[in-house]
Amino acid sequence: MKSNYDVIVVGAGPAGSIAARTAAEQGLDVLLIEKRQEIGDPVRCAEGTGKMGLSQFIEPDPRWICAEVTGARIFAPDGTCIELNEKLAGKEVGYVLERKIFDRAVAKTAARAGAEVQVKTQATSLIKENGVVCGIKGKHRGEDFEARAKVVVGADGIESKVGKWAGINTTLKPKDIETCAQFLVTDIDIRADSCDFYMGNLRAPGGYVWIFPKGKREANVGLGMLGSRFTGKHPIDYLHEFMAWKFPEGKIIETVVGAVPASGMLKQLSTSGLVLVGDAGRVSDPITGGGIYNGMVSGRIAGNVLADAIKANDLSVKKLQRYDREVREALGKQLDRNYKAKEFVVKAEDSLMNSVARSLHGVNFEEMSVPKLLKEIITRNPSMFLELAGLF
Ligand SMILES: Cc1cc2nc3c(=O)[nH]c(=O)nc-3n(C[C@H](O)[C@H](O)[C@H](O)COP(=O)(O)OP(=O)(O)OC[C@H]3O[C@@H](n4cnc5c(N)ncnc54)[C@H](O)[C@@H]3O)c2cc1C
Repeated sequence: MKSNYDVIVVGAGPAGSIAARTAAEQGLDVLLIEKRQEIGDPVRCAEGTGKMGLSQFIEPDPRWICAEVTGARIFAPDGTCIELNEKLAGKEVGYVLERKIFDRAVAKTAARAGAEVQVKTQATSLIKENGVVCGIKGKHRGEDFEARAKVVVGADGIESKVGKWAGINTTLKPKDIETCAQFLVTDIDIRADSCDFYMGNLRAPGGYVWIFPKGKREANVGLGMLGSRFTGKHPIDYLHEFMAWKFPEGKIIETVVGAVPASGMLKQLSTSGLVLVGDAGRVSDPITGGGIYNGMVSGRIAGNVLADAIKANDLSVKKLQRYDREVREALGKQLDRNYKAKEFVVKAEDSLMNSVARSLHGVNFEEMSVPKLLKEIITRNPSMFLELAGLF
């Protein structure tokens, strides 16, 4: 490992790898570090993502695609089902990935573009001079090291410390943290082309249960709950109850625990010598919890902005703030709307969810889209106009 780079990216998740790749593709000297010894493992994800979005970043590869899904089913507490089915519109919507392989494949594209990738390498603090971030200190395979860079990219996920070290307020309120538990369950009867969601305050207060197929008889079965709805009973307790009800015969072969930011993006994503991408910048979707695609979008913007700034030899705060503006332009509207939608859903009683679901039962949704769903809810439930109209 050298002691000087143009860019050091901390964290080799999808956001960090795309930031590193984009910067390296533009001729920058990039170091991508990952504290774990294997990129992508352990997985903390239900692994669902949209096809169209993903293909902007990487050629689909059967080695990391477990299932192709054509739609979703949302079950209200009383069992009423809303179906969203894009196959009707002639498209196939999404993938359920094998992230252990996917994350590694994305990191390989960064390496192929010329980035140096180092695993078992953890940033432990930042080097700052006159308030400007100019490198990192850390441990590389147990040994202390220091490396300098013109810009550091914090891509260190929900547990991000890099932003805090640089003086950015990254604190998440309990109401904006979705705490999750998930089992990989095998030998169960599922619909292998659908992502299913179960709502209800008895099942998952302030959240939902998901079933994402990973094969014909295998699925990620998980549950997320907002910190503000914590009752003393943990997500894993609710998940065991769901399993006993839905899949008493299921065999659990893996357990995942983790959290997703449900706050919407940070007000500040950059400072002198540093930008934050992916979950570190809280760009995951507050209502779906999806962070793979948004993380890669922010990583690509970061790579491009840093390449321009470094080539122009202008690393002023103003220059880096172009990153904040572009991420906000790309994702801000959707994140703001879905944050408001989350705040609404979190407070919804089971009786309201049931009546909304009944009002939508039988509607032919030909697109899996949150705005379409919200608009249809308003059309069919005019009494909710005032609460929901503000979301658009
Ligand atoms: C249970 C669960 C289910 C989810 N389901 C979905 C889903 O179905 N679809 C979806 O799109 N999103 C989902 N998400 C969210 C998704 O996993 C994240 O949004 C996504 O992984 C964020 O990517 P990232 O690159 O920002 O961060 P991460 O993927 O978290 O990567 C950050 C990396 O940084 C490394 N790191 C941390 N600190 C350091 C350090 N100091 N030095 C070096 N390396 C460091 C970590 O080891 C990690 O590899 C889910 C999350 C959870 C918890």
